[in-house]
Amino acid sequence: MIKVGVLGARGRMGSEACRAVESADDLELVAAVDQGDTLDALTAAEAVVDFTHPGVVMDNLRWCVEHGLHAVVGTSGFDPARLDAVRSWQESSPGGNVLIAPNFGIGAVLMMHFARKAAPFFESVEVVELHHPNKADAPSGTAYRTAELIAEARAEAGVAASPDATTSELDGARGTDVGGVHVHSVRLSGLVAHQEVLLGGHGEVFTIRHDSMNRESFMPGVLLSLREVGGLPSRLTVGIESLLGL
Ligand SMILES: NC(=O)C1=CN([C@@H]2O[C@H](COP(=O)(O)OP(=O)(O)OC[C@H]3O[C@@H](n4cnc5c(N)ncnc54)[C@H](OP(=O)(O)O)[C@@H]3O)[C@@H](O)[C@H]2O)C=CC1
Ligand SMILES: O=C(O)C1=N[C@H](C(=O)O)C[C@H](O)C1
Repeated sequence: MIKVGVLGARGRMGSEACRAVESADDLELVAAVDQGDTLDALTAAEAVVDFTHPGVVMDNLRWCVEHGLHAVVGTSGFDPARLDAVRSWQESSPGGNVLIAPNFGIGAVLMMHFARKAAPFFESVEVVELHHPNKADAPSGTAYRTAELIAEARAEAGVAASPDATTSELDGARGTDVGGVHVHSVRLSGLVAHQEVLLGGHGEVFTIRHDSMNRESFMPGVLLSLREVGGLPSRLTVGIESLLGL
């Protein structure tokens, strides 16, 4: 049995994760921690999953690293500077792997994988993410990571910037720029989590779309991550692609 702690346990994702862990035969929920609770209860856990808020996740993660716990992080908001901070904490603390997963949905991971593969073959690429209106941050962590992967693939292949002759625009009309990739964020009642990657070439458009219809859809990826985090070959892993054999 792997002893699991959940951070953000009363939230939309944290409560779903508590239910999923409790239903798994090989996992035991030993701590369910939310805003206002002390983190000390997490010392009973071997692996902790965080679904809190981009503004607090770094403090939680530092605490987990310093206490030698394996951490699976679903919370969004990770940029290269944050990853460097995690590495530096790990250098001065023994044990404890960290797995940062921008998205636990199997289809979402495949979307990112296919977007990376397709990116060098098309002149233009943009990302549109669409979420429920209670989401704290924009763009989504998934869109940010997708844009990073696309930018990396295009840089490796020596592809030029996407053509864009805009010379006059209202602020925000072209979305935000992540590594040269435009990312657009929609917030709409009725939605859960959705993303389109639009790739445009000569007389053709290739669209990769993923839809999370409910939060249960993330749970197979969460449970897999909790099972595997302790045995990962690197102390810091971003994305669950390698856990799926991609
Ligand atoms: N990787 C993935 O596949 C997914 C990632 N996410 C990400 O997970 C995060 C949470 O999303 P969601 O569940 O919708 O958000 P919610 O707001 O529903 O849940 C967050 C919970 O964390 C609590 N919280 C806030 N600060 C702390 C703290 N310091 N310690 C412990 N608990 C705290 C909140 O309490 P209070 O409300 O009182 O502030 C709340 O109960 C977001 O970053 C989201 O983008 C979401 C879905 C999938
Ligand atoms: O807040 C959400 O809901 C989600 N957050 C993650 C993100 O920011 O990418 C994952 C998924 O999109 C749902």
